[in-house]
Amino acid sequence: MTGAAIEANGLGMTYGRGSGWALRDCSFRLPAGRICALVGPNGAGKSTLLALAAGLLRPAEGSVRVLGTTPAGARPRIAYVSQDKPLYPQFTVADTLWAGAELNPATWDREAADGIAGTLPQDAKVKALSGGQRTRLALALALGKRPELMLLDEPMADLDPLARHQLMGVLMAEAAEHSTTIVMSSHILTELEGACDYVLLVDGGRVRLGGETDDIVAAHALVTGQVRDLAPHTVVESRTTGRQLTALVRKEGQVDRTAWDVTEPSLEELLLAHLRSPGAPALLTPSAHARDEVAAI
Ligand SMILES: Nc1ncnc2c1ncn2[C@@H]1O[C@H](COP(=O)(O)OP(=O)(O)OP(=O)(O)O)[C@@H](O)[C@H]1O
Repeated sequence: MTGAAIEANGLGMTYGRGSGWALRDCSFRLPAGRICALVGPNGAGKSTLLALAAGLLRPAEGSVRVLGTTPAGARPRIAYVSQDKPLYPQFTVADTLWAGAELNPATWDREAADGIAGTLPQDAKVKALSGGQRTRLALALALGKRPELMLLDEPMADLDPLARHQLMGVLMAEAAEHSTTIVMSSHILTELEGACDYVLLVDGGRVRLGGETDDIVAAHALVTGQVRDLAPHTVVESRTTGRQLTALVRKEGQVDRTAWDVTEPSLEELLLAHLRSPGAPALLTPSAHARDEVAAI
């Protein structure tokens, strides 16, 4: 079993009295070296989870370990890019990259940073950059640090499609070459397909799906046939048109192909079905179980 990039046990977080749980009873393990999609509806707790892993928030209950230590202890080995991408507005692009090099003298990789920020006007002040350009600069700082773990909160949200495609390619190459673990929250499900080999679906402050993308997809099937009982399979979502039933099921053994047309869902179809069906039971593959939980099974 490879080391864990993130391991959460009973993790809970609230922003203050009366504000409810932003994250609750959240347990999972993310093995190192994965490119993980962190998905879930607005307010699900994705940013909270990333900020807890980055050590910017303290858990109200439970614990989170990062790269085998506390989030604070792991900070030099983590790069975190928050949704609002805080940068010094008075700095120029060149100043910002210089500061990145000064703050990370042991690990700074200028080539990696320039690979992302090289196209930006170097003398332009941060406050004069567009949202997408600021994103590019924040990602250049994160990558230039050569972290072992990148925590990226909706990093591509304000990038144009071409820039998204290019930066996703750079991140994938980085992860492959340096075994960097990347956790990326996103609402653009189509973009995650093919890019991420691990998925965490958070909803209502809890992890509902966690594990290798291929295994999660393979555990499900899209079935179509005459209306009848689908037992022993678990129906995540179903739709009936006349006598025809279409359902996304979590398989319990093989689906009877003499009774049903069976196809494999896309990751997007699967995630959407789970998002529309908050009552569907959670699924974590063996590698996504927190160690305390494994010991408890
Ligand atoms: N600073 C804060 N103060 C009070 N409540 C907060 C704060 N930040 C987040 N919350 C609450 O915590 C919950 C989880 O929010 P969080 O930002 O983690 O969700 P998210 O999944 O990142 O959402 P989105 O997709 O909209 O970015 C929400 O109910 C939100 O209202």
